[in-house]
Amino acid sequence: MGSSTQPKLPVIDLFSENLNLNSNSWGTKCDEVRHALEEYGCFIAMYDGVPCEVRDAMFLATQELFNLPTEVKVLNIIADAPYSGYVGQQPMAPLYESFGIEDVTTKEGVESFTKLMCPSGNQSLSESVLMYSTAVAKLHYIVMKMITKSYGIEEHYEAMHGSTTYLFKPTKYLPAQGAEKMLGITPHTDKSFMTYLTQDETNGLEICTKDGEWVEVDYPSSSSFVVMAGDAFMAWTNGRIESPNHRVMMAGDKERYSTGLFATIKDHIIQVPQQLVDENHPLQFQAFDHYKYMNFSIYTPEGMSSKCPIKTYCGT
Ligand SMILES: O=C(O)CCC(=O)C(=O)O
Ligand SMILES: [Fe+2]
Repeated sequence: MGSSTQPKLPVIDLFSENLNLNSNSWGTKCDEVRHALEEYGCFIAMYDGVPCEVRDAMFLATQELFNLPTEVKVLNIIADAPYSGYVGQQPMAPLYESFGIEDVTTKEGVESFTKLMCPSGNQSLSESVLMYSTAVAKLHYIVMKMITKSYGIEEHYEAMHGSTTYLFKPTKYLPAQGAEKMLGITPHTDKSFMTYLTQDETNGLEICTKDGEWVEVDYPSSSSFVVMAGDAFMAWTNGRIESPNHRVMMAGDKERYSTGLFATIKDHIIQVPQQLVDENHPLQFQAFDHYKYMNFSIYTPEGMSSKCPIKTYCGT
């Protein structure tokens, strides 16, 4: 639980009954989303688009994946897709383990992963991951509609939305085992366009504010998601929304399961909309290809050692 003296992330109600595009309050809500992102680079969305059964089935099916033998888990290697594949415990992050599953809002994408992990089939895994990802991708569309409305750049987004692909990353963290607090995942910004995080039961995610303070994320309910800007989104918004530094700290004797859905932009050059460039906001980023950026930041020595790889890659 986060302590009450700590700053808290904004919580925004995106329940379907309260989202009426024709209501007077719609514009205010869109501004609320934008301001939360401008201040923290993320917020907690309350969203009822993922039925409880789908969420529970997804967590159950993905948790079973971690029990597979290592020689099976490492089969999840997909060439040329940044972040896809299996990552086992490493010296830098001994508690951490994850699968990256590409193209997860399509039946083909999910089934090709399932076939690798469970050659005799696993319908529950395929169905629950597909249903979960499709529902969270709808949340992404809502969030993008709101931000682009608030900035008055709706027309710039539609083409990009058609080029969005989704990577799903179930993650397991081992317990800290008596140690006071242990790093689950090292501080980083996401290289995605946008990320949607949720967790099973155990807390651990922390977000760094602009003042350098770490905020412990306390998910208010199982219908809540952390909506987080990635580096590509930071560049697209001309730096008005910054991708926040975040990490996972493990404490206590419980393991932790979380999942991230990473929206990425494929085969589409990302360009800052001209409405976001003016005297007070000179152009900060050149047009870029998101996949090339991810490969730069993850696989090249220059990208890996840069404090802000998106600026190194395409900053003006
Ligand atoms: O486990 C979490 O809550 C966060 C994971 C994360 O930051 C990532 O996978 O990029
Ligand atoms: Fe992250």
